[in-house]
Amino acid sequence: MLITRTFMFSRLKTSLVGQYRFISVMPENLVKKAKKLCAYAAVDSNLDLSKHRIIGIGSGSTVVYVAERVGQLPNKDRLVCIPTGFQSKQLILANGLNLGSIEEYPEIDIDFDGADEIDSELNCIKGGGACLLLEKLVADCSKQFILVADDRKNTGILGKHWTQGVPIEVVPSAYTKISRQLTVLGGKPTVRPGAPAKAGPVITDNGNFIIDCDFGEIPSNKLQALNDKIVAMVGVVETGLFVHMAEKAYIGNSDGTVTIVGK
Ligand SMILES: O=C[C@H](O)[C@H](O)[C@H](O)COP(=O)(O)O
Repeated sequence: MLITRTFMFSRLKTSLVGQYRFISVMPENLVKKAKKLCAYAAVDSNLDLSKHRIIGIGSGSTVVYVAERVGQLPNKDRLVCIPTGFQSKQLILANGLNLGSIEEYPEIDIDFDGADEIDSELNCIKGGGACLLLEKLVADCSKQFILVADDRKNTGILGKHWTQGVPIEVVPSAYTKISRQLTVLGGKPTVRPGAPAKAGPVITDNGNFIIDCDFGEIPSNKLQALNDKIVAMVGVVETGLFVHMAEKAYIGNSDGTVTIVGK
């Protein structure tokens, strides 16, 4: 049973040890403000330096503010941050945080990451930025997995807002075979193009392709079976369906409040 609570988080702590700073919510950039608000609230409410040392830093435009907030902590030197890809690694370094690797630290205390869409059971689609493989690995290695997202993504059912399809990372030579299998499964697969930055497909941090497969709206109770069928296809590396992995989501609303959904 998930509990949903909404708070006015516009007065946020400047650090975990006290002091408050007003964060204004300007009408011209509500989405950006919502991302910052939920990311700061998630870090302030969940990161506990007395028990958390190894933390996962996800990918995307919302996690930028997670890394920024963690970088403001006075005791940030105690932390080791595990990245979920190239952009994440750059965020960790740019905010003066200690960089570790999943190979060195396969047990992570807490992981913060963005999402492309979140359903009513905290399942989510990830991989809009093609980082889903390491994101799922880091989340799987974490004791706590916390989502941060603006309210456009909190729709209750996957495939409603995120209509480009479920991102699926595949070995390049398998994309034709897998596309055919996905069609048989009822999906509409498209190999993600790299245009305009690159001719041909997007290449992930792991040297693979991404197939975005539109299955329409996917009810929560169908997700696990769908994920299992896709993962069973030879050549599939991982899917962007994160089923029953997150324990909480911090949703930044355009009115300056943050909704917390959690178990
Ligand atoms: O591959 C990218 C990740 O899954 C991102 O966390 C996801 O796309 C959300 O990104 P953003 O916060 O930019 O919407």
